[in-house]
Amino acid sequence: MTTLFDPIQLGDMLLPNRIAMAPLTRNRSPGAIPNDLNVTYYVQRATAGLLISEGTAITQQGQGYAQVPGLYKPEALAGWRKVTDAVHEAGGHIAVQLWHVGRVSHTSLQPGGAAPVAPSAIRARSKTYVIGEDGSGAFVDTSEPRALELSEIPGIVEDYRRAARDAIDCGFDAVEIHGANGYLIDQFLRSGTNHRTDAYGGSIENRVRFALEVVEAVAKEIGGNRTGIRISPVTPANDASDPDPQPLFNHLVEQFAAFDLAFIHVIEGATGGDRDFRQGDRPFDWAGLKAAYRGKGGKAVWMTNNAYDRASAMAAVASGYADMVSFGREYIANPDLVRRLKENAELNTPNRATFYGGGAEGYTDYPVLA
Ligand SMILES: C=C(C(=O)O)c1ccccc1
Repeated sequence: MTTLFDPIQLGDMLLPNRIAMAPLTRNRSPGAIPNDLNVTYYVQRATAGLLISEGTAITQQGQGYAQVPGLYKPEALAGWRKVTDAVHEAGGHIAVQLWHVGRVSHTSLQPGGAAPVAPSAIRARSKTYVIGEDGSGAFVDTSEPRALELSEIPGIVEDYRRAARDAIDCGFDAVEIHGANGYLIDQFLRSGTNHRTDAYGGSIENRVRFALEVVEAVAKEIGGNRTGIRISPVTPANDASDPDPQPLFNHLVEQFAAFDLAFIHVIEGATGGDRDFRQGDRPFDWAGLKAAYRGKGGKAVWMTNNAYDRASAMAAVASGYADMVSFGREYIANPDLVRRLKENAELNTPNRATFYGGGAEGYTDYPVLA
C-alpha cells in the first residue's frame, strides 16, 4: 500500500516522498527581491518531497501584495538563484508559483498607481496587504479594477511564458501556474468575475481560454514535465464565485490532459477553511474531477490540499485518490514536517500574528525535533 513517505515521479524528478509544501505568502521579500532570510526559510523545509514557493509576481502589474517576491527584476532572479542553489545543496526540490493577482491589488502597488486589471471591472470584496506611510504593513480594501482590452491579453500570456523561462534559468525545478483563489486566471474562469462578451467570456469554453493559453505557452516554453497548475473549484477566496463549478472545472481539467503536465494541485473546499464548502446547489465531486482528467488520458501527479491531517493524508494516498498531499499552515510552524508525520510526532502550532510581514520571528525560528 502506498504511503505519504514513498517516492514519486513528478516530471523528470524522483521525489523522496509525497508531501508538498503548499504556496504560502509571507510578505518578507522587500522590493520583490528574495533575500537571505528567504533562503534560510526554504532550506529549513527542504525535506519536503516538493517545495512550492509562495506566490511570485510575474510582473509588477501582477503584484497584489507588498513585499511578495517577483520574477520581473534581475535582482529578484539573482535572489531566487540563491534560494534554489541552497535548496538543491540540501537535497530538496522546488517549484515557483507564477502569480498574477488580477483585481486583487491596490493602486499603490501598480505601475504608475494605475488601476489593477481584471477580466471585467468588478471590484473584489477583498483586502490586500500594503505598507503604510509609517512603514507598517496592513490589509486594506482592494482597488477598483479596469477591464483588460482584448489586445492586452496576449501580452499577459507572454509575461507568464517569460517568467516561466526565467524561473527555470534561475534554478527552479518546475513552475506552478497559480490558477486558484480568485486571482487573474480564476477571475477569467468564474462567471462571478468574468462578464466579458468576447472570446474570453460567456461559455465555459470561452472562460477557460485564458487559462489554457497560459498553460500552453508555459508548457511549450519549459516543457509540460516542469509545469503544474493550482485550481480551487469552489473557494470563495477573494470574492471568487461560480454557481455551477462542476462542469466548468471538469471541462478545464479535460483540456489539461493534452499538455503532459507534471502535477495538478487541487484546493478542496474553501481555501484554508471548510472542506465541505460548496458553490451552487450540489456538493463538488472531487473524485469525479480527477476521473474527468484521467479519462482524457491525463497522467499528471494529482496533488490535493486543504485541512488534511496525518490520518486523512495517509488515507487519501493509500486509497489511490491522492498522489501527493500539500500542507500549508503545518509547514509554517514545522520545518521538519516530513519527519514529524513519519514519526507521528506532535506538531508545533503556527502563530497567526506572524504569518504576514516581519522578519525571523514566526518565519525561521520554529523549533525542529531534537
Ligand atoms: C497567494 C495567496 C493565495 O493563493 O491565496 C495568498 C495571498 C495572501 C494571503 C494568503 C494567501
